[in-house]
Amino acid sequence: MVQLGLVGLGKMGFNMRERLRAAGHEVVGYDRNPEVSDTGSLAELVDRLDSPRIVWVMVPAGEPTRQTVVEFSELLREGDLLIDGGNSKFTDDKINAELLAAKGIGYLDVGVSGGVWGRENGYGLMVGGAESDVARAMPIFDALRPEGPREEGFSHAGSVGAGHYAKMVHNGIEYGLMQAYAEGFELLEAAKMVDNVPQVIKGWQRGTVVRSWLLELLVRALDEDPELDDLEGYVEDSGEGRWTLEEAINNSVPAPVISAALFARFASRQEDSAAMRAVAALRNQFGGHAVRKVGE
Ligand SMILES: O=C(O)[C@H](O)[C@@H](O)[C@H](O)[C@H](O)COP(=O)(O)O
Repeated sequence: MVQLGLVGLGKMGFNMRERLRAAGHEVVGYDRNPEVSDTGSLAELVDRLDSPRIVWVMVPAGEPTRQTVVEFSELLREGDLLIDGGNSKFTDDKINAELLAAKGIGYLDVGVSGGVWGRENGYGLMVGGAESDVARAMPIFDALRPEGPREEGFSHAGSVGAGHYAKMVHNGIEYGLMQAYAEGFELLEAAKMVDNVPQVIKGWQRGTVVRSWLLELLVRALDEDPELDDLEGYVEDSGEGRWTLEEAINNSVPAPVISAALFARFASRQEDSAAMRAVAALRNQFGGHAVRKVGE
């Protein structure tokens, strides 16, 4: 049994606390929302943990995570270990690790995949940091990861930053896979060559080359709403796809699929596009091709 402080009890952290507790570990949670929090503050959380402590930060990436790490750098003591399990950019990890190392506090960065299903199915984990810190946190990783061989749901990817780097690439792949399924869905819908689009997609789940968990989730979504017409085609992104492409450029790696998937999300947010107005204007200028005027 291991004792863990867990900060951030949102969709991910809350479920992780449940899974860890179900595995017999002691979890002291902190969240700004007092309804789900076990403690009133980060300081109280630190007080409630036995030394040397392990704290897991599961708050939104960027400023909220950076702030939490800075606060912990004042509250934790030499020999403690901080784990960032959020979707932080890998470049933040070096900054966090150095701040904490100056006080003798260890640091691990962990990419956590599995979303709201992780509580039941386990979370895929990608870890960056020192071997000794990884070994220390292994009972936590073992409780969080899916059942089965460890190496199939867990990797110690390398030194600090490698865990979040692996998660970033994982998410870039996620963008591309989702976009490919989505384009196939649209073509099936538009062409009207198959009688029942959701049934055809459901029938891909076993035996086919494109079967996958994302496909199962698409089937689930189509069971709920066969034409997906309860939704607007508006898609946010939280950064991982952009960072993947930045890295593709830095390493001169062609990544046409992931770029197209990211740009498709940008296009989804436009009601009208200046670029397409310019294309229409140019066709009209050079070829006299018909344009549609606003209001006509
Ligand atoms: O592996 C996962 O469980 C998901 O990738 C998860 O981490 C999250 O849903 C994405 O970060 C969403 O990313 P976007 O907002 O960029 O689509």
